[in-house]
Amino acid sequence: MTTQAESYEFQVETRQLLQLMINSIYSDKDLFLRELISNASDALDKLRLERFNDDTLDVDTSDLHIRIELDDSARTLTISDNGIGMTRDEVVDLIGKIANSGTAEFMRQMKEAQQEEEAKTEELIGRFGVGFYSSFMVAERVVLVTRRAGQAEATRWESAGEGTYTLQPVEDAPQGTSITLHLKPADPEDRLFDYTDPRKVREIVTRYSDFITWPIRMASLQVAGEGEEAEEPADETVNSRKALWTRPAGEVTDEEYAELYKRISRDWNDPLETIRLNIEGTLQYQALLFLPERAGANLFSPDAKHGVQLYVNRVFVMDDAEELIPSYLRFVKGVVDSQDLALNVSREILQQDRQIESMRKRLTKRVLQAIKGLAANEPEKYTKFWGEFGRVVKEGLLQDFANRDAILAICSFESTHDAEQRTSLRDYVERMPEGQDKIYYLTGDSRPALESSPYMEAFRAKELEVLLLTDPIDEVWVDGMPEFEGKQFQSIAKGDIDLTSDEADEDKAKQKEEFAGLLTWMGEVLTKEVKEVRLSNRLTTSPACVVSDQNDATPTLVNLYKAMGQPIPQERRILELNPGHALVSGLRAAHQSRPEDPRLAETAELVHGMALLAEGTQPDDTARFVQLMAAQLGETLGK
Ligand SMILES: Nc1ncnc2c1ncn2[C@@H]1O[C@H](COP(=O)(O)OP(=O)(O)OP(=O)(O)O)[C@@H](O)[C@H]1O
Repeated sequence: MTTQAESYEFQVETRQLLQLMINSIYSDKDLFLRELISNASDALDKLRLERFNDDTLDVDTSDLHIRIELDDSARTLTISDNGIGMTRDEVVDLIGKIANSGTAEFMRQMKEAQQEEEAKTEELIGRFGVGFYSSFMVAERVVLVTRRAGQAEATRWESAGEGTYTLQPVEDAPQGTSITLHLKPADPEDRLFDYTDPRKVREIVTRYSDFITWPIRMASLQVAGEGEEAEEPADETVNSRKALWTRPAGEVTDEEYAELYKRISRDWNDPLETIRLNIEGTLQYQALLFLPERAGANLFSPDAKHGVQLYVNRVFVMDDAEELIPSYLRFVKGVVDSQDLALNVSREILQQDRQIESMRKRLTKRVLQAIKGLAANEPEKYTKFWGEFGRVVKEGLLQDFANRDAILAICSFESTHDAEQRTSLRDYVERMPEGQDKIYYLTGDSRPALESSPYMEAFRAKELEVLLLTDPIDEVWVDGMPEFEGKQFQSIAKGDIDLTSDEADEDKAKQKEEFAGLLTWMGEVLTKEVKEVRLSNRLTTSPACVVSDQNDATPTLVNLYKAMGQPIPQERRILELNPGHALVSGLRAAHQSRPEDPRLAETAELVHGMALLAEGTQPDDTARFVQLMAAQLGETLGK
C-alpha cells in the first residue's frame, strides 16, 4: 500500500528563512554539514538519555552513530543517524514551522535589521543558529525520512525550499533520521564546492566535527589496486572523537594530551605544559590549553595568529579566537568549549559579549597562574618557557594593567648577580642590601654591552646588583612602571645617582668648587647638545658619560617610538665628568691656564662624543668627530 504524498505550505516566517538560505546568508557554505551533524548528534544524545531514564524502552542503542553517504552520479549527500527520530507531528512542528524560539526571534530581528543597514543583518546571523534550513544553501531539494525510536511508522518529508513541502508515511524505515540532499551544481567561485567529493566532505567533518562524541562514518577512501576486484568499501570512522576536555582529568594520559596538542597546533614537539579549566555555573565552559615548548616562526609578525580555538558543544566554531586570550598570550594553544554560545556566533559578537569578556579574564588568570606554578615548582621548564616567550609575555605589562602585578611576578631578567641564571624581581628585592630602596636596571642591546657600560662602574665597585634589560620592549614598560612591591625602578643611566657615603660630601663640595669653571665653560661650548655638564658619582674608570634626566626618554625609547610612527622629542641630555680621570683633570688645568685656546673646545666636543660612543650611540656629526680625533692624536705624536 502506498500513500499519496500530501502537500503543505510553509509558515510565512519559514518561507522567509528559506529564501535567506537559498540566497545564502553564510559566506561559508560548508557549514551546512556542521549543522546537520550537530542535529544528528543531538538526536543520538536524546535517545541515549531516554533509554537511560527508561531501560524498558524498545529502542536500539547498540550502535549509535552518524553516517554520511555520497553518490556522485546521483549528486546526493545523505546524512543519517539512528537516534531519536521524529514523529509525523514533530516533523510538522520542528521542520515545517519555526518552532525553535531562537530562530523565530532571529527572523523577527532580521526583518527589523533589513530595514536598517546590511551590517546589522550580518551581525544577527551570528547570534542565532539556523540549523536544518542551511541544507538549502547547497541543495535544490531535500528529502528527510525519519522514524521515532520505539515507533513503527515513519515519515518522509520533501521540499525544494520554496513555498511548500510534502509529507508521506513510509514503512520499513530504520530508526532515526536520514536526510538526503540533492545537491546544486558545484560552483567553487561562490564557495559552493562539490559535496560528493569524499575528500572535501572528510575535510569539513574533521574541521568542524572532529570532537563529536558519536562516530561519524563514511565509506573508506581506499581504492582497489591494479588487477584487484573493486570491493564494496568498508566504513571508516572519520572523526577522532577525542574531546579530552570532557573527560575527567585523571583518565586522560599525557600521550593523549600530546597527541591532541600536536593536532591542533601543528607542532611536532610535545607541549611544555597542559592547563585544564572546567567552569560550571551560569556560564559553562571547559578549556584545554597548552604552553608550547618552542616559539613559532611568526610570533612577532603583525598578523601572528592566536592559538585558541573556540568550540560550542564540541563543534568547531573558529580558529584564532583572539577574543578569548590576550595578544601577549598568543602563543597559548588549545581549545575552549562553551555550552552557552550559538553555533554560528560571529567575531563581532564575541567582541561585544560580556560572557566572552569574563571567559577571557578567567583564561588569562589561569595561564598566568600556570606560568607562576612553573616558576615555583619546575624551574627548568620555566627557564625554557621564559627564554622562548618572555618577550611576548612582557607585552602584557603594557596592555593589561589589571594583571600587571601578576605579570611582573612571573617575569625574570638577566642581572649582574648571576651570569647564567635570570632572576625574578622577588629574588632581586630579597637580595637588596640595607639602605637600597630602588630596583636598579640598565637597558640596552646585549648583556656584554651593558656590562662594559660606564654607568655600571660605580655599581660594580659597590657590588650593587643591576638588572640587565636587553629586550626592546623592556625599555618601554619599565619607563611607565611605578614599582614592584613598593620598590621603584631606577635606570642607572638616568638622573643623578649618588652611591657615595655622606662622609664623602665634604670632598665632593671641594671638587665642585675646583671644577666649577670647567663645568660652566663646557656647558656653554656644548649647549646645543647637552642641558648640563656636571661631575659624576657613577664613574670610576671612564672619563665621561651622558645620562638622561630622570623624567626624560632615553635615546632607545625615542627611537622605538619613532619606529612605531609616534615620534617623541629627544630632550637634551646631561654630560657627566669623572673628576678622577686624567683627561678631565688635564682639561681643567689647561682651561685654567689658557682659556682662549680654541683646541680646548674641540677637546670638550671629543669628550662628549666619546661618552656617546661608550653608551652605544653616536655623535651627531661622526665625520667631524673623527677629524678632530685624528688631528689631536697626530699632535700628541708630533710632540
Ligand atoms: N537528525 C535529527 N533527528 C531528530 N530530530 C531532529 C534532527 N534534525 C533536526 N531535528 C529536530 O528539528 C529541530 C529543528 O532543527 P534545526 O536544526 O532547524 O534547529 P535546532 O537544531 O533546534 O537549533 P539550531 O540548529 O539553530 O541550534 C531540532 O530542534 C530537532 O528537534
